[in-house]
Amino acid sequence: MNDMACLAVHELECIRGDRLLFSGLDFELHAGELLHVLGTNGSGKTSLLRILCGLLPAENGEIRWCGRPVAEQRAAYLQDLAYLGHHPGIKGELTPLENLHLLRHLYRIRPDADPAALLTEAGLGRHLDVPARTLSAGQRQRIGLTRLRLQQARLWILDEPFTSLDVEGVAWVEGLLEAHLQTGGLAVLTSHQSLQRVANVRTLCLTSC
Ligand SMILES: Nc1ncnc2c1ncn2[C@@H]1O[C@H](COP(=O)(O)OP(=O)(O)OP(=O)(O)O)[C@@H](O)[C@H]1O
Repeated sequence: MNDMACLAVHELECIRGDRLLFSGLDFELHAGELLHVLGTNGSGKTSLLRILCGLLPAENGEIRWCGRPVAEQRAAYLQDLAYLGHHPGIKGELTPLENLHLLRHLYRIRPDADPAALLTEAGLGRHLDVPARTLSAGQRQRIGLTRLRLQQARLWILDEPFTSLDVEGVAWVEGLLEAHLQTGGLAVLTSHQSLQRVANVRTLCLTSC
């Protein structure tokens, strides 16, 4: 990996309704690094993540990916990105396995990935063939997180990924993050809890933390 910042944000500004959430926001993230976005409720963490994903326009500022403005290479950037929002992004009528198979038509998928094996590692081995809507919130979250392992995306953008997870689930996600960073991946996430088992964590506070 060279030293060039993979993700660079410059002078970013976000206004929602009549509120200025942040302005002049700058940060850089390199391969193998995680940015933990902190701040009080309503400080703009989700808004920042949605701007990074192109789901919300910024008022001002620039986002660069691998040295070039995202605006000039949006399709390539989106192929490199996996987003997990407040909802796990799965279809309740489909089984966990069907949900993952559906992704093959939407994203660039790791050719060697075995969806059934990944879901089993996520603790869902006994639930592969039931509609996802019949599973608990934590189990549905585990399906959404397993999506990250299937997608071939260097940049993970995760909004509260530990939501609904039990203690073992939190450790599992921290392991996924660590493995992702160790292979040169990057992550930007929000969470109100600290990351115990992940190295290379940088923090960004949107309020005085
Ligand atoms: N669609 C919208 N229109 C107007 N204002 C909005 C909209 N969505 C969010 N906001 C406002 O933007 C502010 C920041 O919201 P955001 O969801 O980014 O905060 P957050 O830091 O992620 O909060 P939390 O920790 O509670 O999840 C809030 O005050 C919210 O009311």
